[in-house]
Formats: sequence, structure tokens, C-alpha cells
Amino acid sequence: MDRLLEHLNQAQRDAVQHVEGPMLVLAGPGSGKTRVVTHRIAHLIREGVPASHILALTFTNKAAEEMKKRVEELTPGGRTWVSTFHRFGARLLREHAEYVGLTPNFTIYDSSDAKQTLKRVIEAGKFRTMHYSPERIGAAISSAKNKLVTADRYEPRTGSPLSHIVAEVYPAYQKRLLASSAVDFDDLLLHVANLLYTNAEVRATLDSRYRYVMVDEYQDTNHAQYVMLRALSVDYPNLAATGDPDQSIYGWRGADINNILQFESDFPTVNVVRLEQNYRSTPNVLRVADQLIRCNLRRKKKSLFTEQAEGAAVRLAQYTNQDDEAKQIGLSIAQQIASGKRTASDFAIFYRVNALSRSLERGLREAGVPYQMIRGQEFYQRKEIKDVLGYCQLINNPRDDQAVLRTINTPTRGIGRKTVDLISEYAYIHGLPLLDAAREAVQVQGLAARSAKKALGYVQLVDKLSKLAAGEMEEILGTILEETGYRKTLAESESEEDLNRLANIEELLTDARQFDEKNPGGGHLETYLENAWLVNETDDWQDDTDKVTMMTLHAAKGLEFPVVYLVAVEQGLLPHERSINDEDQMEEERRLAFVGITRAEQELQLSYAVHRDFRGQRRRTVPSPFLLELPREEMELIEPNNDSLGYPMDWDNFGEGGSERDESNSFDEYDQTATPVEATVELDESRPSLRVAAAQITTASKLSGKKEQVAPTIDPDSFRQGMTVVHPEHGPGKIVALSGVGDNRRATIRFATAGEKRYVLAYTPLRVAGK
Ligand SMILES: Nc1ncnc2c1ncn2[C@@H]1O[C@H](COP(=O)(O)OP(=O)(O)OP(=O)(O)O)[C@@H](O)[C@H]1O
Ligand SMILES: [Mg+2]
Repeated sequence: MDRLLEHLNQAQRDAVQHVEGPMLVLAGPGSGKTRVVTHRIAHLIREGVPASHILALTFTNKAAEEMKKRVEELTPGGRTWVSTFHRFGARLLREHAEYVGLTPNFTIYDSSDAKQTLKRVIEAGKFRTMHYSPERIGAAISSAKNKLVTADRYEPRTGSPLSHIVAEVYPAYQKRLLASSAVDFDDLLLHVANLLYTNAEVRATLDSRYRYVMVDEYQDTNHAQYVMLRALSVDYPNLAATGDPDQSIYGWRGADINNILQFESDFPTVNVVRLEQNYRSTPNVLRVADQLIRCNLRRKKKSLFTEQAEGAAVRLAQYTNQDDEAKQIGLSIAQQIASGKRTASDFAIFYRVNALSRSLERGLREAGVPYQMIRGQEFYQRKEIKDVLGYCQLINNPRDDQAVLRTINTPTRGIGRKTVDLISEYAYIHGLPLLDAAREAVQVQGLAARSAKKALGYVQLVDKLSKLAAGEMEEILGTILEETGYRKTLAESESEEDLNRLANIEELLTDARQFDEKNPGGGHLETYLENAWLVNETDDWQDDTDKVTMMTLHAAKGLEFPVVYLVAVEQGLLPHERSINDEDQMEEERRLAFVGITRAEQELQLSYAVHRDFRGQRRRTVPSPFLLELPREEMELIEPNNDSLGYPMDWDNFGEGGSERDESNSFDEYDQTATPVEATVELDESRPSLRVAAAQITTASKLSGKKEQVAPTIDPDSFRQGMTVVHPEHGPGKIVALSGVGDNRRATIRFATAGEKRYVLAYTPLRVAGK
């Protein structure tokens, strides 16, 4: 048998061998949907379809990379586009930026930059926002964008004061973004969908370029994504979607479950394939999952079977409090590892919101269990990182006003709020980007000559940095740190916080160096920035290290682990408080629990604590109503040591408890909005660059001076940006920037008398000052 089809069942083979026309693979968890996507790509290439005609889209970078890896294993050398929707959107938009009024070097604002911009728009326009926060207004704009309602078509609704405010603010916000040549995350999809919708020529070109479009996790597409996919499947209607409506968990981000339910009416000739065999989980896990999801009324029934043998009973554990929960789970994992039965990477712990992870971290740490927490973008959200990248943004896109505001007085250079306001006003009147307005500072009315001079100094600094744009990333960042005085300011500070910041900056340089190794030759500034902008939650996840994985239920989608712990299955947390009075949202919460449960291969434990400290309050919890929906007769119930509990556990009535609960102090921690922006923070010592290697350099003067002999004894890796080194001829100098790797590692050094010089480190007799 054909090796590609060998490890597939008949239904999977049918899907993989489908070539022309639309296809929908509708199937439950663990049935091989993702496997079908990768194998089908390989099959298409095998059938002679050029790899460049195939586009595969999914939702996280991690999933996209995983797919890319599989496809490369199956068909080495094929160059298929496997990407997230947002990256794909960014790519198309750069190609066609002018159609939507952007420049190709546009900046992508993360949610905090977008929020700042919105705040400025509200302030500058003196909009009467009443009691609506910028967040509320921003969420309403985002929701409109996801439904493809552009600023000029937004209609206020009678009876909705918020919509009247949005109708005023949204166009002003959009105008401000365009003036800065910037987009927010939603725009990446909105602009592209609109472009495809309104420009027949571009649409036809792209439709014919991407003839075979595949989408995994189709149930999570929103309207904008749907329009994009439809537009790319008109002349070549070979759209293949795989998904499971029971796993639709992004309703709050505009995902529209109807996209999958309507697929068959959108494409009447669709080939619908159902996969019914689950290869992931034991029958025990599947029965629990099935019982739960049956309680959703708005769903299509699916059947799922497994040939796996009966496994361990699913456990339902009750703990005294969250510390007990964390401690017991930590100990249990430690024991299983110690007995040799499992390794740390076999385990995953899922929770509804990130804030629940703190006690678990402690529990694992105390039990000596290595773990990694998946928290996404946090690193790129740090102030110091955003500050430095702000300069990069400006080099890449001088119209980016948000980047000017971030950097103009960072580090402090005596440009005060008043100066910035006056320049902003001037920019507004003359329709100029802020940087250009600052360039004309002497003409700004009311601006003191001294302030104008400082503003000009800033402009000159940016101009100087802009000359670097084509360089390597490590060199660009190093020069920014040096020229702006950013590093110096941090290094001279005595505060612990600044030292941490300095360490993060070191890490950024390491990150840049790794990037340069993968993208040699320089000139990749925009790609580097785009990677930083479009980081997702699971990006930092290392699946090759032996650690327990801790993540939110949302991040767990598509993954699988031998042993899964789902914690804090409590009313108000899972289901989340905000969902409790809304049947649709309750169904989505149930789907979220279903996603968590179906990640388990062999063992699953659900748990809740009787008391939980959350957001500074201790309260008696109510177990999740979902627990009542499970087949408890076949589950193993684990009770705590009841001495500390003070009352017996009443399994039949446990849903009734919680009378002590203080409703006014609800669990309203809702960090869903943070999902697209959060980084692995695996304790503190994790980042390699924090361990700045001690510089050990053998000076070349001890050697004969011949290059061949010098090279092997110098360790170019031990030089760091900002270090003071001594050159035998020019004396002491400071390393301004570094670039290149190995024997090609170069340094730009600024000497007190000899000015700036560039050296190949391996061949230059330098020593670290003080050594
Ligand atoms: N025919 C098969 N034979 C053996 N193993 C299989 C087969 N098909 C899939 N698998 C394995 O089953 C597991 C689940 O497959 P996959 O992740 O593709 O399922 P899925 O339908 O995408 O699940 P989810 O809905 O959770 O995303 C994987 O480990 C996969 O390698
Ligand atoms: Mg999958």
C-alpha cells in the first residue's frame, strides 16, 4: 500500500484523496482531522499540484508550525503556505496595501497600542463617551470589524447609547490608524476581506494563486475569515474545511458556528466526510466527554468510537482549598514520575483563566516537578521591550505616531508633555505624521526654542537610526540601545526593577541573534517585527523538553497529553461567571470543558476546591453544574481528608451548596481578552541570556599575531553589547553593536579618540576592560 495512506482508515483516506471541489470533514476530537489536512497536502503535491497553489490556514502559530513540520516530513522540499489567518492577512495586505490606503510597511498594533490610540482619539476629539470605558468602545469596534462593518457603514441603533458613541469614535479611530499606516489585529482580516470583496481583479488573481485552500478548526472562523475563504474559492472552489462544531470556543472573539453549519448550503456539491474513530483517548474518557456534550441542545449529534481497551476510570477529586489541590496534584505527579511510570511531559494541567495558575505553580515547585507555563506574548508586552521595539517600528514606518509617542521621551530627554501636545496639535492642523511635525518644531507656535531644539535632537536621532534599517537585527537593536542611551539609563539605575529590565533587554538581543541566524544577510526588520506582533499564546511552548505543561483551556485546543488535570471546575470559573445567565454562552463553556476533557489520552482528573482564595477573597465554592452532568457512577471519586473539611461530602447534592458565597464579589477575572497577547514565564531563571557568560578572552598579543592562530583562541560569543573592551592600539572603547555568528561575528566599537570602528572579532586583538 501507498505509504502515505498506510496509517489512515478508510474515511480518512477518502478525505486525503479528495482533489477537486469543496470538502467538509466533520468529526469529533481525536479522529484525525488535523492528520487528514497534512496528509492531504502531501497527497495533492504527489498528484502534481504545485505546492505554491496550496494554502493551509489555522489559528495558532504553534498549530501552523506543527502542520508545516508534518508536511515537510511527508513531502520533503515542498513549499506550501501553512499559516495563521492573521499572518496570511498581513502578507496579503503588504502586497496590496495601497488599495486600502496603507503603505506596505504598515505597523501592526497589538491590543495595548490599539487601546492607546483609541484613548488618544477619544481625548483629541473630545467625544462625549458618557460612562463607557475605552475598553467597551474598543470591544464594540472590534465586534463591528469582525462582522465586516466598516467605519463608514456603521449605523447607530436606537436604544443603544453605546452604538451612538461608537458611530462617532470608530471613523475617527480608523482615520488615525490609516494616518499612522497602522492596523489593529481585526484590521488584518477586515482589510483583506474588503479588498477581496471589492476588487474583482485582485480577488481573481489570489483565487487562482491559492487554488487549494484548507482550513483546520473551521468551527472557530469568524465572519471576516469566512468572507476571505469564500472569496478565494470562487473560480477554484476547492475549499476543504475540517472542524468540530462541539469544539467551537471562540464565540467571544466573533467566531460564528454557523460558518460550519452552513457549509453544505454554501457549497451544494460538497463532499462531506465524517470520521468516527477516535485514536486519542480511552473509552472511559470518551464516555465522560460524550455525556457532557450531549447536554448541549444546539448541536448535531455525532458518533465516535474507539478500539482502545478500557483504561483507568476518570477521577473526580474534591480538595479542601486551592493549595491542597495544587499540593496533591504536585505530589501525585512527582510520585508517578519517581516510579518511572511517566515522565513530566506526559502531564498537562488546564484551567479556565491564567490567574488560577499561581497556587499550582507553587504546588509543582514544592513537589520538585519541572513545569512550563504557556502564557504567550507576555515578553513582548514588557515596557522595556516595547520601548526598544518602538524605535524599530519607527525605523520601519516613520508615520507610526504611536511609536513616536512611546519613544520621544524614552529614555527621558527633557521633552515634556506640553511639547508633545503642541507638536501633536501642529501635526493635526497640518495633516502631518508626528515625526514630520517634530521636524518642523521651530515653526510650532508656542513652543520654546529650547524645547524645539530637543525635539529636533530626537528627530536627528531617529534619522540616524533609520540608516540601519537594512542591517541585521542584533546590530539594529544594539545600536538603538546605545544611541538612545536606553541601556545606560538602566545600567546606572540601582533599582531591582531596572536590573530585571536590563536582563530582558539582553534576552531581546539573544532573540535577535537567533533570528539573524535563521534570516541571514540583514534587511529583515519588518519580518522580525511581524513575528513579535503576531506572537500567540502557545508560541513559547517547548514540546521537546521534559516538563509538565500548564495552560488555559483555550490554548489547549488541538493538543493531546497522556494525563490531563482539569482544575477549578467550579461554578463561576467553569462555567465562567459571565456565562451563567446566557444559554448560548453556557453551551460555549460546556464546549470548552469538552475540549479540555478530550485532550486526555489515558488518564483524566477533574477537580474542585471547597474553598478558594481568588482575587484576594476566600470563599466557599459551588462545584460546577457540569460535574452533575457526568456519569459519576463510573467515575472514581476522590475525597479529601475530611478532618480539615469539617463536613462530609454529599455527592448527590453538591450542586446545591455554596450558600456562604458572596455574590457581590464575583469571580469576574476574565482574561480572555488577554489571550492574543500574553510568554512562557517558567520561573525566573529560564532565559539563557540571563546567564551572561563571563568573558574569558585570551588576548591576541600573547599569540604570534597570525590570523589563523588567533581565531581559535578568541571566543566571540563572550562579547556583549555595551561592554567596554581594550584595543592594543586604540585603547578602551565600547561595543556599540554586534552582528554575525561564529568566525564572522563583528562588533562596532566606539573609541574615545579613534571614533567608531568595525571589527571581525575572531581576528581582532581585544580584551575586556578590567581583565
Ligand atoms: N488512522 C490513524 N491511525 C493511528 N493513529 C491515528 C490515526 N488517525 C489519527 N491518529 C492519531 O490520533 C491522534 C488524534 O489525531 P488528530 O490530532 O489529527 O485528531 P483531530 O481530529 O484533529 O483532533 P482535535 O479535534 O482534538 O483537533 C493523533 O495522535 C494522531 O496521530
Ligand atoms: Mg485537530
